[in-house]
Amino acid sequence: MNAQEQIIVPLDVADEQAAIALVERLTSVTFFKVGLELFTSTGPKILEVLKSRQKRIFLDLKFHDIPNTVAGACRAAARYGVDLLTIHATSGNEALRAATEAVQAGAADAGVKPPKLIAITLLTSLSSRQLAFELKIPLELPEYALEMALMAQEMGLDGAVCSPVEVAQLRQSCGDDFLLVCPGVRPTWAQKGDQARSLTPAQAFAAGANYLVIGRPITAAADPELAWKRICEELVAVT
Ligand SMILES: O=C(O)c1cc(=O)[nH]c(=O)n1[C@@H]1O[C@H](COP(=O)(O)O)[C@@H](O)[C@H]1O
Repeated sequence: MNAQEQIIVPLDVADEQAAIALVERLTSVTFFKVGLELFTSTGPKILEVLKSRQKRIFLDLKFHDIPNTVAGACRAAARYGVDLLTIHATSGNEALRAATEAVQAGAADAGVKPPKLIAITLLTSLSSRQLAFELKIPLELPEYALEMALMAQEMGLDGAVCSPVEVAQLRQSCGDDFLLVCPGVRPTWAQKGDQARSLTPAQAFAAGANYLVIGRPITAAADPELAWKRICEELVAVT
């Protein structure tokens, strides 16, 4: 797989029309993320639009609820035939286990391939300071992210979402078969915005990420396709 297929562009826009406009401006992008804003706005229709254009889909709904409820949501989401699906690790062991089983059941019901179920460890917008003083978690941030990833792995999930700053440690502890997806990635020329723990695309891949999620540096650029190409060229230059 080349780097172009490992960069996921989030369609963080308000409606179907805006999403399609972005997809049409980004003709070389093969993998898109549908998150809370767009899915809440359009429902599953947007997934059909992307599939009809042969795009891969990361359905990022970040489920977080009691075991019975997340299992139901995962069963329903798995029927869509998407590639990646998210749940918060802090849903706990029982919910993660139930979600893993539900994803298989939902996909089997619909006769589609099950999505890879991946756990959010700690949102990349949060800093060490916020972890300690707002969330009152008495662990160092890298240790906390690692604990969440290990719990997800133990419960049978396929991977985790983490910031590029933690990815090397997670890769070392979770092994090569565990998928690591990194948002919070910023080329040197882009603004960080609300991302607290970021590295460049090349650094994130070098540290062991399988996929990067890169949004505003591409989607908010005056020419999104040009920004995308610049990122891809910078990656080629360092590999
Ligand atoms: O699950 C995610 O994709 C996610 C997890 C996380 O911890 N941090 C995070 O930023 N994201 C998503 O990754 C994308 C990052 O977008 P940009 O900050 O614009 O590159 C957004 O769609 C976020 O919802």
